[in-house]
Amino acid sequence: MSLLLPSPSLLPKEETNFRQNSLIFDASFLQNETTIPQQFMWPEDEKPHHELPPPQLRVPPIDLNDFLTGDPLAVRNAARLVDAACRKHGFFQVVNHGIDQSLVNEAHKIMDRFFGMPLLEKQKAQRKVGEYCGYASSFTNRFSSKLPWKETLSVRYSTDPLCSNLVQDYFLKVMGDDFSHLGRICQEYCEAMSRLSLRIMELLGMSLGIGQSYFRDFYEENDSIMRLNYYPRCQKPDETLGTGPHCDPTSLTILHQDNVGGLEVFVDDKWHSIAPCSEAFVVNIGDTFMALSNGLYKSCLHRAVVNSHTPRKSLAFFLSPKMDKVVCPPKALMVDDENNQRIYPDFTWSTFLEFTQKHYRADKNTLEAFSNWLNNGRK
Ligand SMILES: C=C1C[C@]23C[C@@]1(O)CC[C@H]2[C@]1(C)CCC[C@@](C)(C(=O)O)[C@H]1[C@@H]3C(=O)O
Ligand SMILES: O=C(O)CCC(=O)C(=O)O
Ligand SMILES: [Fe+2]
Repeated sequence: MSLLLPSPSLLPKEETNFRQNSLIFDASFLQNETTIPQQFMWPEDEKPHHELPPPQLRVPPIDLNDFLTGDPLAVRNAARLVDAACRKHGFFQVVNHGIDQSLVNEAHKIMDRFFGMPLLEKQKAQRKVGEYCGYASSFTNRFSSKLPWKETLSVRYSTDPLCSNLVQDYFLKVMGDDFSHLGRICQEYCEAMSRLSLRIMELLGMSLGIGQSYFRDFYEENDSIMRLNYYPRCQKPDETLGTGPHCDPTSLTILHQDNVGGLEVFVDDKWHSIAPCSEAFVVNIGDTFMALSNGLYKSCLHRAVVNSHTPRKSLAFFLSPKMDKVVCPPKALMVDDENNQRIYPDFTWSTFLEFTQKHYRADKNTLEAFSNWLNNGRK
């Protein structure tokens, strides 16, 4: 029985790895084969072969409760830790964040339920080519090589009052009434993450020395993405990747990983793991915030590896500004000792999102490629 069915290409072929043939990825079948299809095998220099387990990246745990008490010493300390981490690699963790642990647990439960369903059921929410919401099994309909060993379910969240139940309505529309619980949990989770992002934005404003409200106000209205990542067991974990090396094109990512482990970050020329911690969220700076901070805070290369024994789940909230808001650093961050340097051109999230969905597969160079594309008249 073959699960790899060719179908005609719909996407432009600017990138060789954009879709030429469509495959069907059903992990419940594939993970019991002795090998994996070659489309999942990554090139030698990107394969995750570790002779030894990678060293752990020590990401500072920031106590948000301490920060919120407003105690000057606690605020200064949190801002200092965040500043050092963001100038170097852009990764830190938040603890005592005020998010109800039972909401996080519920979100993990609905992931188990959703990804445990038969492929045909999940495909009711099938993500369409060129769109960023819905279910994608390994992006088989989007790319033709370096396929990630994962399934994802993504949904748009917006603070626009006209979209007050966007997340829940999406699931009701595509999956039907049986999924109203899943929809409600995802809606609540996004609302909680949007609030948490604004608190983190206050912290980033302080650490960059431009005051507590600047970035909070910038992202108060946001158009973000929630993504559920499910990484099935893989019989050849050294040949493939769950999520390939990339920097997030979005502004800020808040990630909750289960206790399996698999998130890795490229720092000081080597891959480091970030150990799971159920009470913490891993936070990282994305390309859009890197541009907004005029390159001061880094959006760092990361990936997710898979393993042969335990499926893994992670829950990502990708904060993004309103679609048409111009991303331009505040004046205070453009003044350099010698001159006023701008590193990236002005852009909107809507253009950047389109770039990653239609023209460029997000990787380590997305922001640079996007800047060149803009500077060259979008060619
Ligand atoms: C805007 C986005 C594109 C990706 C999802 C996201 O919401 C933020 C990160 C991007 C991604 C995860 C980076 C790695 C490659 C990618 C194709 C993936 O493996 O999921 C990216 C997402 C995408 O759908 O293009
Ligand atoms: O699953 C993970 O740990 C990371 C996923 C990721 O980097 C992403 O979805 O952008
Ligand atoms: Fe990422």
